[in-house]
Amino acid sequence: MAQASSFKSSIRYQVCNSTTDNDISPPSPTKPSQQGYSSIIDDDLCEIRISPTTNRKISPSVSSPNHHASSLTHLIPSKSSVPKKSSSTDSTIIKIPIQPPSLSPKQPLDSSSSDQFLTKRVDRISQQQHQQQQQTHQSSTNSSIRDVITTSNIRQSTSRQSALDAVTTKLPANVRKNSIIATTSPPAVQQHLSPDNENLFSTYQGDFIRQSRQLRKARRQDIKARFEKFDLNSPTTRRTHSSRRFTFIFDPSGRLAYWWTSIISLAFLYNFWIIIFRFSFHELTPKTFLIWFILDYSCDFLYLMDIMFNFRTAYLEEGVLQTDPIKLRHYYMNTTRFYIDCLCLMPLDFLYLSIGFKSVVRLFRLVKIYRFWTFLDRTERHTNYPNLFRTIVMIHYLLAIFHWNACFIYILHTNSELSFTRRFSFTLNDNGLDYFRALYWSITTLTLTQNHETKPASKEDYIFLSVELIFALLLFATIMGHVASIVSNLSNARKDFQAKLDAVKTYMSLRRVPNNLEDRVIRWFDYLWMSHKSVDDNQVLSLLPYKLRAEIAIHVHLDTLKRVEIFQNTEAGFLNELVLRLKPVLFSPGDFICRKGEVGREMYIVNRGKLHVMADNNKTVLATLKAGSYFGEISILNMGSGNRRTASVRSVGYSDLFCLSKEDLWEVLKEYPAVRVKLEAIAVKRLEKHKKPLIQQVNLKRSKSAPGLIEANCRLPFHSHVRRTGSGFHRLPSVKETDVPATTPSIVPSNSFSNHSQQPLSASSNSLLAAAPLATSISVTSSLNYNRQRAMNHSVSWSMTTDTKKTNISRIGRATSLNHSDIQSHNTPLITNEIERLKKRLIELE
Ligand SMILES: Nc1ncnc2c1ncn2[C@@H]1O[C@@H]2COP(=O)(O)O[C@H]2[C@H]1O
Repeated sequence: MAQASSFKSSIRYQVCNSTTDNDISPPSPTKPSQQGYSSIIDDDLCEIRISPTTNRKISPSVSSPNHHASSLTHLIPSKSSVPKKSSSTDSTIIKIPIQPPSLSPKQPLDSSSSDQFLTKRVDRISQQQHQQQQQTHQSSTNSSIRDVITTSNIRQSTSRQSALDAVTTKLPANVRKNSIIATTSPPAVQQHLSPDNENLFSTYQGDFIRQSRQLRKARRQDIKARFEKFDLNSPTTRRTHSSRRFTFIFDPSGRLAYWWTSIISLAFLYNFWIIIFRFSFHELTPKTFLIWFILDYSCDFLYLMDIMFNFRTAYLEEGVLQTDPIKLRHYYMNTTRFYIDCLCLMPLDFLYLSIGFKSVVRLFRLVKIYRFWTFLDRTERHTNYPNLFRTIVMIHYLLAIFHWNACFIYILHTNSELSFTRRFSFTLNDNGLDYFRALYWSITTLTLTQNHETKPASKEDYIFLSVELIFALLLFATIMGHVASIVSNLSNARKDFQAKLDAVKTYMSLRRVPNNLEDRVIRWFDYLWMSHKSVDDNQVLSLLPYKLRAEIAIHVHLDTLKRVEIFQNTEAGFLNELVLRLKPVLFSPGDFICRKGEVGREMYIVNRGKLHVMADNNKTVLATLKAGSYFGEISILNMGSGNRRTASVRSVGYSDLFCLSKEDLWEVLKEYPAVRVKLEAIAVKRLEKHKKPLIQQVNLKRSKSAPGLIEANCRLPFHSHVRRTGSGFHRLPSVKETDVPATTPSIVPSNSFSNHSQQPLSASSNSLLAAAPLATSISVTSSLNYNRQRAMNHSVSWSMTTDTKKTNISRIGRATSLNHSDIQSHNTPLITNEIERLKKRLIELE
């Protein structure tokens, strides 16, 4: 019994249908969650759910006050069947067909008779109970109940009541006792029911109401769902449709759709060539019957499949690809295509039965030509050889016209009185030869090359042949036009190029350009044609939107751009920003791309070729630039001698470069300061390399006293600036000349690095400047490792100019007002010392 208390099966059954819906008791205050059971009702089924619960009140199921003994018998249908049983994890649900043993479902039953009936049943239960009690084991209460229900007892029962009996007999004693009391006791007895049981009564009532409501709700939903089947826009319908059905949708612009169109086009071509041919020459005969039938109906099958395909082909609605199968079906059925496709498949072949094998009944199959045109259109757009494709299509049309014309002639020959056709020795039995004779006649007529055969004799002959000749003329003109356009398309690019070359040549001869220069120009054009096949790449792409152009440009030049140092490890947008600003330029062997001292207005990236950076003597090669290198940045970043070129660059062979204008570069660098730092760092290195001979003169090597110092050299920056390279924290801004009043006779004091305030130029510094007239500024490049805070690399550069002493001094005065706070932050006496030492050495040198 201890086990029984922990697993008290509460059994409840309920019968609900529309007749009992109104029989509702007031709702019970008991919460639904307190119930360990539930009853799910169908019109014909009684469902009993048995749930293992702890501390649960025993359900007084059968004898609920308002009901249910009566409604039970009242609703039981006449047929019995094997009860259904279902189970969940926590409960056992038994569905039992409802059927009174002897009463009609509609027959009303008063409560007393139902009570009597139930009382008898319960008596019987109590008799059986004694026998079965011993067999009932507490630990297997639930399973025993199931067994009993599913085997003998329930099967034998013919009504819901008997099923209940069977279940009840398997109940533990206390449960059954309570049930019996509840069932059989009169109201007086019921009054003595424990408060627990009263609660259960009310719970039961509430439960019943709830379930009635649920039932009504379920019915409403059921009705709605049935109607929704017909409502195509209902989301439920759509969901069920899409979940249930095979949802393979073709993308109209995809490859699959394309290949399918090509198959349909083949089917169309078969019909296009064969229907007329068979009609004129080779109608179906018992010999050829099978082969033609197979071919014909294979094509028809493909046509049919095409309709299915169209039902599943997505379409664009407001730019969005629609893939909902129901929408697709509606869309297709509302287009003319659908009707055309249906027309194509008109089963006129049945007319064979009455008019014999006349393939002309299949003529509607030719309406499918729209699919063939779609195929041609798409192929022409997609192929890389459009001119070849156009030529093939044109030849096909030409042959098709000859073929159809031959067929018509033969039909006329066999069916009309045209006398000239008699001149052909068509022998109707010699089919193969007949066709080729007719084809020959057709070709010669349509190409206006016939002489003797077509001489008209009768009025009909004249009319027919005049029409033929007019058609031939038109055809000839059309074909000629097509051929001309194809040929002209073939050489469009070349003609364009040639026209430009001709214009340049005319100009050079008019302006008396020397021959050798003219030769160089022509050779330049040759190389341009060989390497690019066009004069201006950008013009070709000008139709495309900006983003697409950028993507193409990146893709085309990716190999080169990947090698460019400044493009490596930069933000993604930087390349995009820059790539469309690059203009391809081509230089011939020996061309100077820039010369030292010129104003720099653009920088270059080497795409192909080899270039030399020349020293001042234009002989010594300072550096060799190859694909992926860039140059010309120093002057446009104003890092060398202002905006002047610091070196000359010469093309060794033909060089394919990208040119980037100063404005474009600055525009982009504004948004990408990190790239600017990178560019400037590399520029500083180049500048240092540039002035190496001078360093050697000065003989400044890595200082022992200042291990952070890399090198010092004399050079000629237009204005001084302090710059950090290396680990690259915030970049020290260059000081412009305009930042400092021209009259300021100050320079960064030797001790200014250690001081936190700007100080006037020391006397020694001024004297240095006075004594060193070529020094116009001091460029300090420092690489400061902020992570360590101490380790510092400072590259101190002295710059020299060829300017006059006076100018230089005043410039020094203006430009050497270094960004004081930045320098102060380094707080390193080492730098100060080093600079001082450098200055002294420079003075000595001077
Ligand atoms: N030593 C060098 N190595 C590589 N490139 C250099 C060197 N010196 C100068 N250049 C490049 O040659 C360019 C000449 O014009 P810019 O001064 O504008 O910029 C210069 C640098 O980009």
